[in-house]
Amino acid sequence: MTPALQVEGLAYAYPDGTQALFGVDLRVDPGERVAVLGPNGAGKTTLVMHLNGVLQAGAGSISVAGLPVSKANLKEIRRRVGVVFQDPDDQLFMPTVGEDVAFGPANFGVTGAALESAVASALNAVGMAHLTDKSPLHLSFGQRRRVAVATVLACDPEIMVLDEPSANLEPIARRELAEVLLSLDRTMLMVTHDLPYALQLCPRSILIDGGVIVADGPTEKILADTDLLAQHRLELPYGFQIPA
Ligand SMILES: Nc1ncnc2c1ncn2[C@@H]1O[C@H](COP(=O)(O)OP(=O)(O)OP(=O)(O)O)[C@@H](O)[C@H]1O
Repeated sequence: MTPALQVEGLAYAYPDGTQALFGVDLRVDPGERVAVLGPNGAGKTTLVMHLNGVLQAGAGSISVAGLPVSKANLKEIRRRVGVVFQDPDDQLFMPTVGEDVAFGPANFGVTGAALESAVASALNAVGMAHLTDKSPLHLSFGQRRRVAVATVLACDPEIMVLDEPSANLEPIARRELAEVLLSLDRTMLMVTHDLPYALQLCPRSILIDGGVIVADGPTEKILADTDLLAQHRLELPYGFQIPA
């Protein structure tokens, strides 16, 4: 089976010389949901910024559904890898929700009835179809985050990358977004500091620290390893127990 994502020997230093990744190997199969865990400054964002070509690998290679991430393939890679940014306001800039969700697929050449149907099904998937004609400026933060998810879904990407999807959500909005994400049949990479969210949504986790993957396995196993968590400055919320 062609992996949804294959990263081999990825190393990267920022222009100021900060070496952020030191040889990352990662294979993600189609349909897997993988949490990307790690303390502040571990290299999580640097890794995911390589997946849609925002950063270009210093060494090593990345391919998405068999297509190498390279300058020549950038447009197709950006269709294949949809990133939901932490701040929905980085993603929403059109007068209405419907136009925001249409923007991506229209940019990739989808028109007419196919475009309408892509917009409607993405907004339905996140439970926001009733707000199609509303301005994103008039939505709550949680609603804007859902619309941001829809803007990515409408492009039908091979992989969805979510950066801190549960950040700044009230408990109910956090749970509702989890239900939305669980209902999507999609390869997902989720960067998060919310360890219970990782457990709920992602059967597999990778733990990054110091620019390398220090653990890769079932999320429940990683989160049950209190020594491993402590070594890498991760901590479950007070009183949280891994369900048996
Ligand atoms: N633009 C930049 N220029 C120089 N160094 C950078 C830049 N962005 C990040 N870094 C450095 O690269 C390393 C990895 O940072 P990165 O943002 O990938 O970590 P992270 O795991 O996403 O952290 P956080 O959980 O705090 O978001 C850190 O040492 C950071 O200081």
